[in-house]
Amino acid sequence: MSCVKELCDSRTLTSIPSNYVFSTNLNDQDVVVTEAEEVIPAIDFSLLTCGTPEQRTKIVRDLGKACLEWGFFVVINHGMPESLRKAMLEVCQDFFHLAEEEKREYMGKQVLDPIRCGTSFNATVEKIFFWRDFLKVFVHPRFHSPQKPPAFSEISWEYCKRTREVARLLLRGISESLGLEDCYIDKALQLDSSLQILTANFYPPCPQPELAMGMPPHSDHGLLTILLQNDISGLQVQHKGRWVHVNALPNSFLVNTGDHIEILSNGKYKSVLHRAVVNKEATRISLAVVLGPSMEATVTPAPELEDSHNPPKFRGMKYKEYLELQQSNQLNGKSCLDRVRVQC
Ligand SMILES: O=C(O)CCC(=O)C(=O)O
Ligand SMILES: [Fe+2]
Repeated sequence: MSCVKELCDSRTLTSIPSNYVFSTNLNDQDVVVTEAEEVIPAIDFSLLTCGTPEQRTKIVRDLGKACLEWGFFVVINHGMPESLRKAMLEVCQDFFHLAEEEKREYMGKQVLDPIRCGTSFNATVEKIFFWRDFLKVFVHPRFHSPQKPPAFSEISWEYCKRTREVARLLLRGISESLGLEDCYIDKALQLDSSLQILTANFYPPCPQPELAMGMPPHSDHGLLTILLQNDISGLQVQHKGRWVHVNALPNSFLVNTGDHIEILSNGKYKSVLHRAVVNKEATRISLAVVLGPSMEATVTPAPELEDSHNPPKFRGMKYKEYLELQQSNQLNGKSCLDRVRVQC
C-alpha cells in the first residue's frame, strides 16, 4: 500500500482512485459552519501558571466550561517559542519528503511499536483509504525518534517535553474544575510515566477534495491532544450537531479532551468528534501530541464523581488494552469508547 504522497508525486492526478471515495462524506446533513458563527473558547495559559488566585479561579472555571460545552479550546500565551513550533513542523515535513526506502523500516509496524509510519489509519483492514500519510512516535516515558532527518530527535525532544508540561498543567486545572484535588489525574493515572505520542499528519493536495476524507469523524484516545497545524486549515469539530471549520489563531494550540477524560469524569466532559477535510491547493500538515495515562494504568470513573444518581458509566480498562482495541477497530466515531461504556 503506497502513501498518498507517492500516489500524488508519481503522476498528475485529475481524479482520485475509487478506493479513496469516502461514501458517507460531506452530504447534505453535514452542515459546516465557520468560526465566525461559533467561536471556540480561548484559555490564557499564563493565568493558570502565574495568575493571581482570583485569575486562576476564573481560568479554572473557564476551562471547565470549555470542556463541558465544547471538549475543545484554544490555548494562548502558552510560552512555547514560535521558532520551536516552526522547526517542529519543518522537520516533520522533511520526514515525509524522505525517499521511500528511508521510511521503509518504520512501515508495516504494529500499534505498540514505538515508531511507525504509514497511510490512511489502518490500511491493512480498511477498504476505503483516507487521504493522509502519518508518522507516529512514542516520546514518553521512553523517548524515541526516527534517525532521519538528523535534526528530528533534538527538535522533537524539546517540543514534546514542553507540550507535556503544558498538558500536565492543563490537567491540573481540569481536575480542579471537576471538584477534585488538582493533582488527582496526575496521581490516579500515574502521569510521571504517562504515554505521550507524537503524530504527524500529512495531507497532500487532493484533486477531488469533496469526495475524499483526510481523517474520518473520530474521538482521540488519551487525556488531552495538543494540535499544531501549518497555515492550511482542514480540522472540523463537531459542536451542537454541526461541523465547525477551525481556523487556528496564530501562536496558539488547539486542545481537545480525549476518551480517557470522558471515562475519568464519568461522562461529564465528553471527548469530542472531529475530522480532517482535504483541499485542492496545498499540503496540510498537522501535529497531534496525545498525552495519555501510564500504559499500565487502569482507567475508571473517579469514585468521587459517582453517587446513587450517577452510577459509573464506564468499566475500567488498562490504557494499553484500549490502544490495542482502537487499532483493531476501524476509526469510526466513538466506537472504541462504546466498548467500555456500561449499558443501562
Ligand atoms: O489533522 C487534524 O487536524 C486532525 C488530526 C487528528 O485528529 C488526529 O491526529 O487525531
Ligand atoms: Fe484526532
